[in-house]
Amino acid sequence: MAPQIVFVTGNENKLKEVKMILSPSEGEEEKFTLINQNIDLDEMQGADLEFIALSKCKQAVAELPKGQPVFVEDTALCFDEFNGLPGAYIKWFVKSMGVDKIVQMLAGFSNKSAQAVTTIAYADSEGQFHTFQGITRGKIVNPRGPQTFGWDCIFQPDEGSGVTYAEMPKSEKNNISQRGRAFAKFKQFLYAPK
Ligand SMILES: O=c1[nH]c(=O)c2ncn([C@@H]3O[C@H](COP(=O)(O)OP(=O)(O)OP(=O)(O)O)[C@@H](O)[C@H]3O)c2[nH]1
Ligand SMILES: [Mg+2]
Repeated sequence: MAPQIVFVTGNENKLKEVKMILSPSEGEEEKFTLINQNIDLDEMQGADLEFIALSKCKQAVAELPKGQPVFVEDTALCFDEFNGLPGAYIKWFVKSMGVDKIVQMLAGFSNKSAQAVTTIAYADSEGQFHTFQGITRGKIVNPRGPQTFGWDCIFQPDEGSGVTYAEMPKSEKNNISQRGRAFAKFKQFLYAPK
């Protein structure tokens, strides 16, 4: 039987995308089974995204049976004009002020460039930690498309046809998104002959 890997997240949208990205391609044998656990993990403060993801992962390891492979991911939205902020704090900005006010934060500045960054931290069955990161550059725009996932409706990636993440079909988003890129690296690692 394929070994089980636990993904710790409480974010349904994230989980949906990750399941889609990590599912085996046509003709590919399933190397592992993904199971979700919703454990509430504290997020450390700071600008070091690998440190934040690793500390989430270490907490997850402590909550699970010894030797259980587990990963977490943390996603940041970094404005160039603000030297990388809100970064990992974007979660609290989305929760407390909403996307319209996030767009307005940049109203006084011509530079709307931003990057979305997903950092995965994985603990293998031997307790070794590994990190994988994906980055997508784009700009912050007025909301367009369904407002169902975080800041998808205000992030327009530079690649693509001038639409926001929210306006794209999921498969198109996963092809160019920070999450798609981070998980492509992770998948390659998991599928590499050991
Ligand atoms: O429009 C979006 N497109 C994305 O692709 C995306 N990925 C994450 N987010 C949002 O960014 C914040 C940081 O999230 P985050 O990494 O700290 O996760 P979280 O706390 O929601 O879940 P988790 O820590 O339980 O996994 C949260 O508000 C998420 O909703 C996204 N919004
Ligand atoms: Mg976070």
